[in-house]
Amino acid sequence: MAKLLSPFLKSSVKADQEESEGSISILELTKEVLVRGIDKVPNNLLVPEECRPKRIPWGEIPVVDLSKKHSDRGQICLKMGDAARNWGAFQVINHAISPSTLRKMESEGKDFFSSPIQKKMQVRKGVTNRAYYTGNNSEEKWHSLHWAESYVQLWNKWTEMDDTVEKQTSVLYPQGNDEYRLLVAEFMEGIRSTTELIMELLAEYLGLESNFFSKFCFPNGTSVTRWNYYPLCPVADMTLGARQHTDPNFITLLYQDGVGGLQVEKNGEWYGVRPIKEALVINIGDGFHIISNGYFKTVLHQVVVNEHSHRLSMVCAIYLENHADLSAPEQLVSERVPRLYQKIYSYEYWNLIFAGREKSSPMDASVLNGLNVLKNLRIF
Ligand SMILES: O=C(O)CCC(=O)C(=O)O
Ligand SMILES: [Fe+2]
Repeated sequence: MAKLLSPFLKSSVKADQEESEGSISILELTKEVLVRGIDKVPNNLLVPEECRPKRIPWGEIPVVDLSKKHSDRGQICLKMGDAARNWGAFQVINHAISPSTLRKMESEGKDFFSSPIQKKMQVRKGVTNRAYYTGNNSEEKWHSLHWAESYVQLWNKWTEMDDTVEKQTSVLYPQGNDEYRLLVAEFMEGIRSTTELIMELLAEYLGLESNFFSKFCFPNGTSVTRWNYYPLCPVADMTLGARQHTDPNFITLLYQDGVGGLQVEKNGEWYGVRPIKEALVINIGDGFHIISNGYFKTVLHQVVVNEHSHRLSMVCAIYLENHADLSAPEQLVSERVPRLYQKIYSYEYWNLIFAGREKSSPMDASVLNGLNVLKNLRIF
């Protein structure tokens, strides 16, 4: 399995190697492989034997009903905190994004990914910068190729959201599209208020002031929205939609369609995250893990693809402001639980992440740059 056929694939693999712009269309590749056979799958899409996906059970990842935020705050605080502690992941229902907004965003994504490759290439990374298509999301994750395509929107501070939404949405709709602009604005407002609530509940769980985390995020933090599209895959047992990684940002909110494919690790075992209609999956990222002095687990996760259906997810990665102090507060440090990580500001942490990416090759199978940074910061 080595010879490449698709011109997009050829140019993009070369471009990837040169660390320059360029994209492949995994959807085009899928079509090609279906017609011409699996020996057309390039080697760099195949994962080493030990990383290949296995059949695993759905995990009983806790589901938190946010409609109880007033009536039963103590109980949902406990459930969420325990989940963040034991799993580093949970699902939330009755959050602030309406089912119709989710459905419309999902269908915008599906329309985009099913559009002709020429349209995608017009907005590929490098041609446009703040909102762009990548034919595999290796640029985002800085590791080997995935069986995935992505469309990414980078957001400035929350105070500048209206302005950025306007600019970003014009990438796909240069003539303007008020409906789409309002849809994205509504989606991001739902993300904002759900994130704020989760941060408050998790602060309360740790006995901190409610706004302990959220004050570092609102209004001066930033975020990235990524639609991930995982075309059905004729070699699903030999590749991955996203290889094992933790999210280096603070927290991630993820909507998935009904197909399933996200897997999370707990105590050395992998579990599938069962799709729940209209729920959001919440992943604790490395930043939250550091500031919580390890109380909250950063969740190792991966995405498996399947032979039968395409899958879509929408991911919103939340970042704290640059000058946020990531050092765990004294309340979380004691003789019994010493400080786990060096004191560090958010911008210093990101400098370490970027320096690690500079050193590693984008084709490197290791996706654990974030975990390496954690390891180096660890003092206990
Ligand atoms: O698509 C998914 O389920 C997860 C994607 C993911 O982990 C990511 O984009 O960081
Ligand atoms: Fe992730």
